[in-house]
Amino acid sequence: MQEFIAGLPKAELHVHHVGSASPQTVAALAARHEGTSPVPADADKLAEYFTFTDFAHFVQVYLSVVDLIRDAEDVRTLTAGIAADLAGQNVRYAELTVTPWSSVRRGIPAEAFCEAIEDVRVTAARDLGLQLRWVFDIPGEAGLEAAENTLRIALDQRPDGLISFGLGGPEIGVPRPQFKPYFDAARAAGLHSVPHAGETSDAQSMWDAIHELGAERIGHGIRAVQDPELVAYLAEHQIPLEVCPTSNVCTRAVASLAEHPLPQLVAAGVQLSINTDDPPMFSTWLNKEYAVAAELLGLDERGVADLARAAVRQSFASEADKSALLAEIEAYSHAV
Ligand SMILES: O=c1[nH]cnc2c1ncn2[C@@H]1O[C@H](CO)[C@@H](O)[C@H]1O
Repeated sequence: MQEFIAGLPKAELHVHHVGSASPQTVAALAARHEGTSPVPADADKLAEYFTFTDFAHFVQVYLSVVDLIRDAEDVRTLTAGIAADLAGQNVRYAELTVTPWSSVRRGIPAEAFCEAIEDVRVTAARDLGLQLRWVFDIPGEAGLEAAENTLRIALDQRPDGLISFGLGGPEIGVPRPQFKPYFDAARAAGLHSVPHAGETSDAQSMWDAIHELGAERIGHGIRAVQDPELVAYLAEHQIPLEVCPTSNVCTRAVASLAEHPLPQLVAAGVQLSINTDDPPMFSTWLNKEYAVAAELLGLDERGVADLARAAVRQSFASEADKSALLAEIEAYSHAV
């Protein structure tokens, strides 16, 4: 099964930019900025640093790594490393959640930031056979100022790879409805709406994401299981969830993999994709998440290939790219 998963062409729909920095990249950046950061400059010490006591602690650690990205060259190095890692998992298409405001606020000009990620997008397509697309997300803990600036960067820069508008960070104490005007403007400009909701907060946060923010897919959304009406709504209206099983255990959003609601969601007919979220921070990678999902759902190879197909269908890739990737999955499934 592991071999089958490794060779399977895949799409990833929920993976964060800075959260995908490899331990080597993080350690190198920490060494470069030694004395100004709490992040260990030794890759071997990062596993301990990336052990989270709760979601708030996770966000705090995440932001300490964000703080290490200080110029456009850092952005380029980070993004190129991520592209190589994704390609190494046989990912052919990824929607990467990027938080430009965190870096622009830190002093990187928006234009240089966008140029750096776009350069990597172009070379990844050419050299790695990997299509990258961007989700620009609001770091929710930074409030409306962050929303305003994320929207401004998205609309002013409008990099070619930008397809969606998101909302990340903590949910508790960060009600979704306040972000409605920014999502309205982003959607009016043609961006898709993909907020996080129902990761650490309750089903109401997901209703808000749907009704107020026009969510077309929801980041995480696992708390839907608390509300049968919501589960039925997601299934009926085909609003897919971007599920990240290991992440939920590492941030303590769920107590253990055994208690993960993935099987209940699938049984209820909710569409979903399997993703990593922040792979090195959770000691995971996409092939491992597929194996975790196969185990939780009792899937055979055909079932795993269906998971890969679902991610492609739920993506915002062009119809031509979707067809091409679906055909690749089909050919691979028949060949093995
Ligand atoms: O699992 C997650 N949930 C919410 N936000 C996350 C997650 N992983 C990474 N981020 C990132 O946390 C930062 C602070 O708001 C944002 O940059 C968001 O993209």
